[in-house]
Amino acid sequence: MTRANPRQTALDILMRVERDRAFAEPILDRELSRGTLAGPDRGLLTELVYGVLRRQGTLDFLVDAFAANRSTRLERAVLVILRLGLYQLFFLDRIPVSAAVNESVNLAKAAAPRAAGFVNAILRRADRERQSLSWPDRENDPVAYIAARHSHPRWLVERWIEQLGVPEAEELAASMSEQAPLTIRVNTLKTTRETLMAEFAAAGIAAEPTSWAPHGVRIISKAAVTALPGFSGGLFAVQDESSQLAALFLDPKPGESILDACAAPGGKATYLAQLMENQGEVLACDISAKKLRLVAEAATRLGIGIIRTIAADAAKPDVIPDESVFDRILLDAPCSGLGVIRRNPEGKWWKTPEDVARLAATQRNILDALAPRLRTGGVILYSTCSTMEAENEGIIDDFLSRNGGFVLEDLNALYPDAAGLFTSRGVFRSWPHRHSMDGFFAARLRKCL
Ligand SMILES: C[S@@+](CC[C@H](N)C(=O)[O-])C[C@H]1O[C@@H](n2cnc3c(N)ncnc32)[C@H](O)[C@@H]1O
Repeated sequence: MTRANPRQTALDILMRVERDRAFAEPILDRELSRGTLAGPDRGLLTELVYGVLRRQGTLDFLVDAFAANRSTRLERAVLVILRLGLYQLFFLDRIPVSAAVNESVNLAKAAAPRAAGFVNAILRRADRERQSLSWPDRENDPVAYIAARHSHPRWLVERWIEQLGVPEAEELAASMSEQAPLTIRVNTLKTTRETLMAEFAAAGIAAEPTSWAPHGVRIISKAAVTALPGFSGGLFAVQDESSQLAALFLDPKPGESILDACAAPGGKATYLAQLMENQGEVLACDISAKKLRLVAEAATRLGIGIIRTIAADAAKPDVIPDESVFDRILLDAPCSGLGVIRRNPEGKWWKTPEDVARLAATQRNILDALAPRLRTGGVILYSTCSTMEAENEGIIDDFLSRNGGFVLEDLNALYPDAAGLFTSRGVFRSWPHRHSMDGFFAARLRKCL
């Protein structure tokens, strides 16, 4: 089999992400599964693809600095080749400068031959002048500084500064450009956290319990999830600690009837079933029938029998054919995903403030539609993996102002040991720089009347 070149493959993937707005992960997974890259080249390909997407804002700032503000006018392939070369020069210390430059020139010779000399000149200049590079002034223009230094779109930095102030927004921006940790949730229907961690230790996998979530384990060793002991036997599921906590805060009980209104791919639905000791019913609804198959597959792997799936639009009040009302409802709403851009960094370059406003309208419609399906005394947990107030507190405040029969429950009072995770109003807000988790939001609403 012919060996693939990891830089050429990275260029091909990044070009598809740019051109088609395709998510990198499935394309990368397909490339890796073809088996044309071996050992360190597999790691280099993953590093290049995710590294360039995470640091794209910084890399384009560098292109502008060393190529006379031309980043927006360059042919797309040339821009992506420069991003790849600059990423190797500025963020990877194990690649010699000569290799980073020469390999980039070779990519240019194949993809845009007339630009090969230009690529060579810019990369050599960037290497020569890296010490004298000047960033935007932090005091006078903190938005430009944070956007360039930590690689985020300006509008997002502006929102974070409004929410947190400049110093903390910078901490958040820095941590949002790092690689996210790999966290799993132990399937307590089949094992315990202690037993599984002992199995990991015996296999030489370094891992530690999560700080807040009782069934979470953070994997410290570099390891492929499917190669971890217990994966095929369903002893765990991959789930960030923040997502585990959101499901926990719904507090489902064995025997109850739960609606998970936007359930695919099933991270929370399967955890709800686990917390219910596989007794009762979880109706897992999603607008995508295709994605619901992932919920069913996960349930089978984890040994869960109480999840029923239904493909439906949760914003249509009569979607759920069953006339009954539910004891609890989880609305893990479709959102901008701006809290998980460490995992899907391409998303931050695609999303706009208009997308946030459009999603907020959908979130509001779904929450309104679900309210009548909850029994009196029951609880709705509304959650998103977004940091935006418009998708979070904004939705809750709007809903409460129009629905006098609901109250916001104070999570500080319900979970006093986890006070560091809640705002003064008692909603859950996790942040990567504060809690080493994804950016997540959850609010618990009780129907009193
Ligand atoms: C944040 S994801 C849910 C993640 C899931 N709860 C988990 O923990 O694995 C949002 C889901 O909402 C679904 N969705 C979007 N609009 C919907 C609608 N109107 N009704 C039902 N599901 C919808 C999407 O297909 C997507 O699977």
